[in-house]
Order: sequence, then C-alpha cells, then structure tokens
Amino acid sequence: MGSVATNAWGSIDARKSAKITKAQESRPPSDTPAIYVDLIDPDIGYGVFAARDFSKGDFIFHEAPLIDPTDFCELRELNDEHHGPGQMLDLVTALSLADASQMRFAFPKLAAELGKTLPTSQELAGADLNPLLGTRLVHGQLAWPPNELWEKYDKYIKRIREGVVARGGGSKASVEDRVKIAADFFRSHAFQAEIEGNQNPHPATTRPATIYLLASLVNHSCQPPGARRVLKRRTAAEDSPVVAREAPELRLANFLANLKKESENADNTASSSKSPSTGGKAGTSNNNTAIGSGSKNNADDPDAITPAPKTAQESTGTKDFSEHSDPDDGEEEEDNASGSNSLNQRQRGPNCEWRIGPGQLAKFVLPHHIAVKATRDIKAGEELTWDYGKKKQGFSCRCATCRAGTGRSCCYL
Ligand SMILES: C[S@@+](CC[C@H](N)C(=O)[O-])C[C@H]1O[C@@H](n2cnc3c(N)ncnc32)[C@H](O)[C@@H]1O
Repeated sequence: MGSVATNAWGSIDARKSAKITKAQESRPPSDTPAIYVDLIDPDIGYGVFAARDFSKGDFIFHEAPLIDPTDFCELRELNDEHHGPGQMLDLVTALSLADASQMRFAFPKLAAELGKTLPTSQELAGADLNPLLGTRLVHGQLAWPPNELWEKYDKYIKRIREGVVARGGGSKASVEDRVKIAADFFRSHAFQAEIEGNQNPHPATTRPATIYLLASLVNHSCQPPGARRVLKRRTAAEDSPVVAREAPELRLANFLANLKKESENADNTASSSKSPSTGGKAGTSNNNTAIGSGSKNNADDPDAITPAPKTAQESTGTKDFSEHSDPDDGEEEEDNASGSNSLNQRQRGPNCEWRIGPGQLAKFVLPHHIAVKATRDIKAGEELTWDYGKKKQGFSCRCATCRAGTGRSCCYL
C-alpha cells in the first residue's frame, strides 16, 4: 500500500503538473497571496480566509487535488477484494502514508482518529504553511497565517486528542471503527468527482472522491433570507463540458449509501447499484465535475450515511453553478420577492462558489482541479464560505447567517 500510495500521489508540483497555457487562461486569477488558513474554534476547526480584497467575479484560488480521482480508481483496482468501505479505509491509509505531514496538519481529527501523532505548535510555529497546505495551489498563494493560529492550534489539538481517547479510538480503533472514521471524513471533506465512463476502469463501482488541502477546509454558510437569485438558468449545453446538475448532498450521499450497500453486498456490487459514475443518474456524462460536501462529522450517529433529499432545488433551495451568473456574462439578477436583500444580509451569506474541472467558472482549470470564485465583493480577513447545500437534522450550524438569527430555519445539515 505504501509504495502504491507514494507512487500514485507522491508530491505533486501543482504548477508544473497543471501546464496551464496562455490560451487556457481566459481569465487567470492573480498569483499574489490570496488566502490564509486560520482556526475558527475547536468545534468548527479550520476555515479559509481572504488575504486581500476581492471583487465579485474574481478568481480566488485554483488548486490541484491531494487525491486525484484517477488514482483512486487505480487504488481500487489494486485492492479489488476490498469493496466499498474497505476502499475508503485503504484510501485514507494511503493518504496518510503518502502525505503524512500535510494530512496531519490539514485533517488532524482524521489523523488522530487513525492513531497518527499530530504535530505540535512548537514544531509548526513560525512555519511557512506553503510547503504543507499550499503545495497544490496552481493560482493564488497562501499567505502567512496569523500568529494567533498556533495558540489556538494547541487547544484544538488537545481537544481532538481528548475526544479520541474518550472514544477509545486512535491506534486502538478497530477496523470497523476506522472504516466509519474514513466514511465520516469523506462525507464531510470530499468532493465527488466523476470520470468519463470510457476512462473509468470500474464504471459500475467507482465513485472517485477528491480531497483538496485547502478547498476541503472551506466552511459552510447558509443563504440569508432575500438572497439574490439569478433569473436566467444556463442549460447544460451552455456550460459544456460540464453537465453535473445534482445536489452536492445527493451525490455524496449516493456515493456513501452505495458504498454501504456494496459492503453488505460485496459479491453483487456492480449489479446492485445504480450507475455510480453518474451519481445515480444514468446517462449523465459528467467530465470531472465534482460537487462539494460538508456535513458535520457524526461518528455516533448510526444513520450517519443518510439517504439524500430528492433534488437540489427541492431540498435545499441552494443554487448550483448553472444558476450563478458571471459578472460579465450578461445574465441578470434580481432580488427575491421579499425585497429584503440588505447589504448586511448579503454579506452574511456564502461569498464563494467553486467548480471542479473546466467550465463556465474557469475555462483554464484542468480536470479534477478546483477553482474558487467570489460571488460578491470580499474584504481581506473575511472567511470564504460556500453553501454546502446539505441538510441533516440535528446539525447546529454556526454560520454567520444562522448566528445572526434571521428567524429563518435555513439550515438542516
Ligand atoms: C469541509 S469541512 C470544512 C473544514 C473544517 N472546518 C475542518 O477544519 O476540517 C466540513 C466540516 O466543517 C465543520 N463546519 C463547516 N461549516 C460549518 C458551519 N457553518 N457550522 C458548524 N460547523 C461547520 C463541520 O464539522 C463540517 O463537517
């Protein structure tokens, strides 16, 4: 496993591997420091913040994956006897072997739960985080973290360790527990990417999940009441080659639900699941578009792998990419009927959107890479957030919209 993981994911120089040509860079983002990572609090963990002002429509960063979904497929092939959750565990194990320092710093809960030692703030203090978290950035750079990060980091790590000990986890975690830990991690941090059927070695069983060092650390924010809606919707053809139009939570939930099914039905994997490479929608040709996720980890919840709501619009009221307008694409926006779209409300809601692979958002972005764009003006120091679109009863959302108590029950993650 170790050598497989290292070969497959050994350190990538994102800028070199990206090979972005001038022609591809239709609107390249600036390569000045764009973001930094800080700890919000021990419950929420890390967040990603703007290091400078951005205007609506600006690209903020562009990142290559830490786990490339193609490699996930390869790993699958090499570990074919471990269907379903076993594959997840293999993946996480491989990830921790391949990029131990990055993974332990970026995903300390996962690392601790899998029995890894976490770096102390003394080992990290004053460190340039670029070699840890910024290595996958293609555009946009990681700025120096605020000094207070390290003080908060120690408290965070202490709490994680205590939690792991209290649950009897860490190196003592059983294989079953580790599978659950891996599933929870993927549920909260993975983006599900897809590979065209003819490139996918296991079209019936493979649902690649992509992890990014920075994009996987962006937190959720609910849409405030009165959020702007875009009148005109793009068609899939307009957005070509990207055709993904399924809710984030639906796709990831399908992914996990199918994995669960696979583990129960290991002998009958291919025939028992819907076409997973299309997230359950047969015939959808979605070239490397992924949809984000982000529900709270819920290791104690027996229903942690939950069936998805029906559709994005029905269940969450959130918008997928096709509904957002580019500032220069001529589409029109209007406030919703309430007309209550005050500046404060707009500032409270999500301020970013993302896309994996090339598309309307960022034509120059390579398959499996993620691009992040400002959906409104963002001031330096503001946290970058997007709407996960997830709804899970019992999750206590701490986003600014909910903290402001808008009176609207806007979040059921
Ligand atoms: C994609 S990760 C975001 C990065 C995460 N903060 C971290 O440090 O790993 C999603 C997880 O962050 C936390 N989170 C994100 N947005 C949140 C919100 N609005 N309220 C509370 N927790 C949130 C939840 O634990 C969720 O499972």
